[in-house]
Amino acid sequence: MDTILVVNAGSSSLKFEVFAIGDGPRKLLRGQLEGIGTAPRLRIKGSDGQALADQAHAQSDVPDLPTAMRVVGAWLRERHEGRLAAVGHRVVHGGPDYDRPVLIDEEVLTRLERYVPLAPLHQPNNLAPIRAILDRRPDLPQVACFDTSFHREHSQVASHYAIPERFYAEGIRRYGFHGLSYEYVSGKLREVAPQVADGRVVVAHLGSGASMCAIFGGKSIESTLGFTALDGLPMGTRCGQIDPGVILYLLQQRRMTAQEVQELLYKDSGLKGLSGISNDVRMLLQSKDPRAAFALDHFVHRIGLHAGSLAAALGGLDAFVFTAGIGENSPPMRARIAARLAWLGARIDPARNLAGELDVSTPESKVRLLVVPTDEELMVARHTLALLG
Ligand SMILES: Nc1ncnc2c1ncn2[C@@H]1O[C@H](COP(=O)(O)OP(=O)(O)O)[C@@H](O)[C@H]1O
Ligand SMILES: CC(=O)OP(=O)(O)O
Ligand SMILES: [Mg+2]
Repeated sequence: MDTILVVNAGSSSLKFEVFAIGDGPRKLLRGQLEGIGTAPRLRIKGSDGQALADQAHAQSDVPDLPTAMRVVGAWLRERHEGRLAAVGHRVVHGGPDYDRPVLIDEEVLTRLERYVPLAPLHQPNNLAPIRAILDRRPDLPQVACFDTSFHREHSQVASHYAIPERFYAEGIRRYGFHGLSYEYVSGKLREVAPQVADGRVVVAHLGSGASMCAIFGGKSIESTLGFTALDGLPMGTRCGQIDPGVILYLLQQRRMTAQEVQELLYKDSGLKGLSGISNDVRMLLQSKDPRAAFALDHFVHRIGLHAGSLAAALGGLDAFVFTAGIGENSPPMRARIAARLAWLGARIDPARNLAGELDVSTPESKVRLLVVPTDEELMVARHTLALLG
């Protein structure tokens, strides 16, 4: 049996899935090595959810991503029977160069390294496993699938910042991210909600990173994220949209270094920064601390504002789709967000919402409110297969 490995390397975890390939990818197992450098733990489950591995490792045994890759590789070689035919990677930034998945070689990898400053939380971790595999198995085809590609058909108007044109030519543009997720959800809508799939749709990808995308006719026309994955909605630890004057003030008046500002905006802001408690919405929902409630109020407020601007870009709204960790799993957050869409005619059905049904809106609702679990890994597997023919 030939298989492909999909790698989605995050800031502190390495997620991976193995697919059998025949007529289309079929999921065989999914795993996660989390707590890299702190409390490493490898958990792997089979396609029907049965546990295949649950191993804790010493902190010093898995200090970084290349080592994590070796631990996962060793497990797969020992326990997994398939013949690995290729590896597909989620890579967050494809810059101006890549509007579709690409087969990786030294030259491609060197280009992708140039975008590390544009996605400091993600890109180095996305590229580390590629480098590790390229060094050990240069014969094994590797494919990079980008978060930015799905948004590359945005109009010129949408992808420009109002700064002199020479900066656009240099690559300072609004790219947008979470594209693999939006591409998957947009495709899934054709299957599960064909009546809205070609209409005016906003998809809200609400996870550790959070963004929203305006989709029309199955194509992305606007996104809340821009040049980097800092813009738009506040996220677990990232600030979201902020007046650039704040950054100038921090640099010039507070004399913070660029590195300190980067740490502040990427790692100590968002829900974590506002609440002072946690970046995890589950913790904030449980907390009695008013700062937790305040952080969630702010999050919901900003989602409402951005939903309004995306609805304006679409000229109305036929469906609003919840996805990713928060969107898929939190009925109270869905209810609060839906309330902000009431002016557009959206009405949520409390019982359907609690049950997490596909359509959580009432029959009278003018906007379909849908819950569609995303699958970035399956999207990477499909692209990898398509590219390798
Ligand atoms: N039941 C839940 N209720 C509220 N939030 C949840 C729930 N389950 C997960 N989450 C949120 O989802 C986030 C993770 O989302 P996910 O899409 O898995 O992110 P990522 O893949 O980017 O790490 C967590 O930080 C947590 O806040
Ligand atoms: C681009 C981005 O924010 O990704 P994630 O949600 O995985 O952090
Ligand atoms: Mg994610």
